[in-house]
Amino acid sequence: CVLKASQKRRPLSRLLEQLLRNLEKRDPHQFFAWPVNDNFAPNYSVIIKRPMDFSSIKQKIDENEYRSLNCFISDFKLMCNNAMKYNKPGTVYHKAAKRLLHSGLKQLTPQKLRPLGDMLT
Ligand SMILES: COc1ccc(OC)c(-c2cc(C(C)=O)n3cccnc23)c1
Repeated sequence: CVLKASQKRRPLSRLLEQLLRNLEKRDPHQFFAWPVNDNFAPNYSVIIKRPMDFSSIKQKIDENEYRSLNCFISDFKLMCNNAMKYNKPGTVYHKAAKRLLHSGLKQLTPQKLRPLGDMLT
């Protein structure tokens, strides 16, 4: 069937959605799936000025807020670095963030992305 204009996904959005799914798989406990709640993380909104999580990244993709892949990668790094700032080293969240950041960035190297680049043309 012919996709209506509203259903057409921009090439960048399709690429970012695919990358996001790949990154979400690396968060099995879903610690990064939703915004961190101050009720479970005392003073979180005081300490972390720019919260970020996978659901917010998804929303930004859907609203075409990312103008480039680098902006997407910056939000992914922000999300992980927030967790490493708020949670002390050795905690389950700090370790999960460090692991997610490193394994995720390995998927975002030019070598890994070049084959996907064709999706943008
Ligand atoms: C234990 O189950 C959950 C479920 C969802 C969470 O965040 C969306 C978190 C969570 C995630 C985080 C992070 C990412 O800093 N966190 C910090 C302190 C207390 N809880 C959390 C934990």
